[in-house]
Amino acid sequence: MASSTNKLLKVKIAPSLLSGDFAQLANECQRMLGFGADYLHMDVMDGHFVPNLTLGAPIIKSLRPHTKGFLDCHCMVSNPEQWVDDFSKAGADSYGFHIEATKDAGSLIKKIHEANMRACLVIKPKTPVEAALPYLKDVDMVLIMTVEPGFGGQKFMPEMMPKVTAIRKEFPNLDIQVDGGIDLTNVGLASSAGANVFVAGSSIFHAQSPKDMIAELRKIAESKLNSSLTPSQL
Ligand SMILES: O=C(CO)[C@H](O)[C@H](O)COP(=O)(O)O
Repeated sequence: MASSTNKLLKVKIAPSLLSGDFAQLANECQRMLGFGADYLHMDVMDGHFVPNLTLGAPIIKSLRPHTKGFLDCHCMVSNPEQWVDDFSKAGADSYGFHIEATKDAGSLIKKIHEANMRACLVIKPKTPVEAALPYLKDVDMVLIMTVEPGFGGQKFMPEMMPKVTAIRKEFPNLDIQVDGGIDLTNVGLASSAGANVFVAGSSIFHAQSPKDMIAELRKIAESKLNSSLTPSQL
C-alpha cells in the first residue's frame, strides 16, 4: 500500500540464477545465500512471451527443499494467471507477472495474494510507467526491466530511470526492483533514481569473486539510495 509514513528502504541484492549453472541449481542458490544474497531471482520463460525457455514450477518444487532462500520468481509468461497455483504449491515466495501479459492485473494480484505469495508487477522497457501506477498500491514490489526480457548479458538501459523516479515519488516505501545489465557502473544510477532491489546475473556470476561483487553492489546502492529521497520521505 502507498503510505505517507516513510522509512529507510532496505537494499536487497538478488542474483539471477539464469547466469548460474542449472545443473547445480541447489548448490548455486546456497552459494549465493552464503555470499550475502537477499533474494534468489528465478527467471521463468515460456518461449512465447519471450523468445527463450528456462524453468517452471516443477523446478521450483524440486529446489524448495534445498533452500530456505526467498524465491523471487519473475514469470515471463503469457497467461500468467495459469501458473499462480502451481508456483504457490511449488513453494515460490514471490510471483512476478508482466502487465503486458494480462487483461486484468487487479484480479491477478488478488489471486497471487490468495495463493500466499507476494505479488510483483513487472513492466517491459517499452511500457510506460503510467500503465503500472494504478496497481502499485496493491503490490509488494514493482520490477522495472532495464533490458528487453528474455536473455541475460544485455546492456543496461539508463533511459528507464525516470520510471523508477516517478514511482519512488509516489510510493516511498515500495520495493522497486531493477533487472537487466546491473553492474558496478550503473547500480549507483539506479539507486539514486530510487531503486532498492537489484537483480544481477552476469556481473555476479562472472565476477572473480561473486561474494565481493554482492558486497560492492550493496555498498554503492546503500550509499546512493537515500540521496533520492526528500527530507519528508526519510
Ligand atoms: O530477466 C532477465 C532476463 O530477462 C534476467 O534476470 C536479467 O537479464 C539478469 O541478467 P544480467 O544481469 O546478465 O542482465
